[in-house]
Amino acid sequence: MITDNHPFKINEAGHLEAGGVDLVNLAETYGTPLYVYDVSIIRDNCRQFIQTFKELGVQAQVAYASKAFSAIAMLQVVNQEGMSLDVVSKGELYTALQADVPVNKIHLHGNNKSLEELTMAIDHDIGCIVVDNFYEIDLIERILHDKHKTIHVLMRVTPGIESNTHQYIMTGNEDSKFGFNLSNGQADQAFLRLRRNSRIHVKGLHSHIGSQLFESDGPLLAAQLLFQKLDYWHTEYGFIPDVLNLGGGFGIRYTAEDEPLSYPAFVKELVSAVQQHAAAIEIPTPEIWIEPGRAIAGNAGLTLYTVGAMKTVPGVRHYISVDGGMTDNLRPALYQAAYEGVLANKASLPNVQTVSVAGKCCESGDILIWNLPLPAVEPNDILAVFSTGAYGYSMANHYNRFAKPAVVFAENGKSQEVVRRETYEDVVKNDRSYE
Ligand SMILES: Cc1ncc(COP(=O)(O)O)c(C=O)c1O
Ligand SMILES: N[C@@H](CCCC[NH3+])C(=O)O
Repeated sequence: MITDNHPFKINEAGHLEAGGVDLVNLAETYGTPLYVYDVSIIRDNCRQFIQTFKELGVQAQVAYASKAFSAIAMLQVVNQEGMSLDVVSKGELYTALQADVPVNKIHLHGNNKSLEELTMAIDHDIGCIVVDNFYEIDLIERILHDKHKTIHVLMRVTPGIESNTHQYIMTGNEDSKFGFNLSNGQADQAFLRLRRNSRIHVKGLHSHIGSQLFESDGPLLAAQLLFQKLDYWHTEYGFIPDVLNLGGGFGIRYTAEDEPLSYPAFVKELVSAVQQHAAAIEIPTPEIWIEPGRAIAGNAGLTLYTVGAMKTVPGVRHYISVDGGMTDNLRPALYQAAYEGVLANKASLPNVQTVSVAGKCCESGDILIWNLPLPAVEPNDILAVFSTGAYGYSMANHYNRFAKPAVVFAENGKSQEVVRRETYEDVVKNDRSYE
């Protein structure tokens, strides 16, 4: 039963709906496991960010961090909503080009960009490269020289902040694989080197301190440290940044215990801090860029599973097993991430039992949800797990040779498959027999 402010509705049949489409029907039509997105929620998430910047009258770019869920249809939707795009690999850049995202709105990230990736980005004149390390500067300089080209860059810096999130999704701490360290001289060295090259335009700084943040204190502290450095570079070298990119990381609600700051409130705090810091060091307010991934895709998506085997360990636990698991949602196994779910075919029935939802991989750790209250469960019920829209499909894998599920978009009462379900031919397509 849906008990609180979920964006999904229950229809007259007592079934869960997304985008005006009955999810039990979708499970029948497309099979399970199935990722379903309510496209109006994706659009609304984009608009919340973009509108807030507009209302505040500041120059901004809101780039969707496509690692959260990269697929042509998804990139088409965010592009329609006026978003820019953050990509971190040749595959994500290729997907963006296939989706006809304007190249000047694409930003390339990565802590180990290959010569091939950088060449592709430079050949396509993408909007900017977020430079991460000295090796990358060598590669960029070489490509620009050989091709007689120019490029805009942001410098990714590591401000030395321990964000309040899981250690694996923390990125701005001192001991991080990402970016130039702000306090040990690396950032200064990189800045001077990039500025010396007339083919490179340094647009400004980038910092991303972590993901699934509920408060603005981390990014605000990062902004303060970035401005200390900008103050120094302004005084010493007359540098005025065009852009300050404060990254993504805006947290979402996975369970009732999660209470993230609203996106407009988060953006307002960031903007006001940047404006104050810029005024204090007497430079114009730079364009503010952000890169939400989870906040755009996360709560718009859910996963449908069919319930199969059940097992009771007397006095301990009641397990229900579903036809997916850590292959379509790695987050519980990787980060002990918590989720909520309901039976889509019994969405209005009261909860009468507590179950733990097991995936079907050959791993004891493949448990999608511990202690989920549900109505009486039977085999063939359809379980909907909420907020799987970010880092679900994008981290899906073939463990135990599972085929990846399909993705369906639902909007205004219509549904469309936007990523087809893999077949077992797909699963073995790269295998070659050993002669
Ligand atoms: C550089 C960068 N930008 C943006 C993001 C998107 O993060 P989120 O999906 O939490 O908004 C990430 C991931 O943490 C990242 O590393
Ligand atoms: N994949 C992670 C977040 C990492 C984001 C990229 N730096 C998650 O599922 O929460």
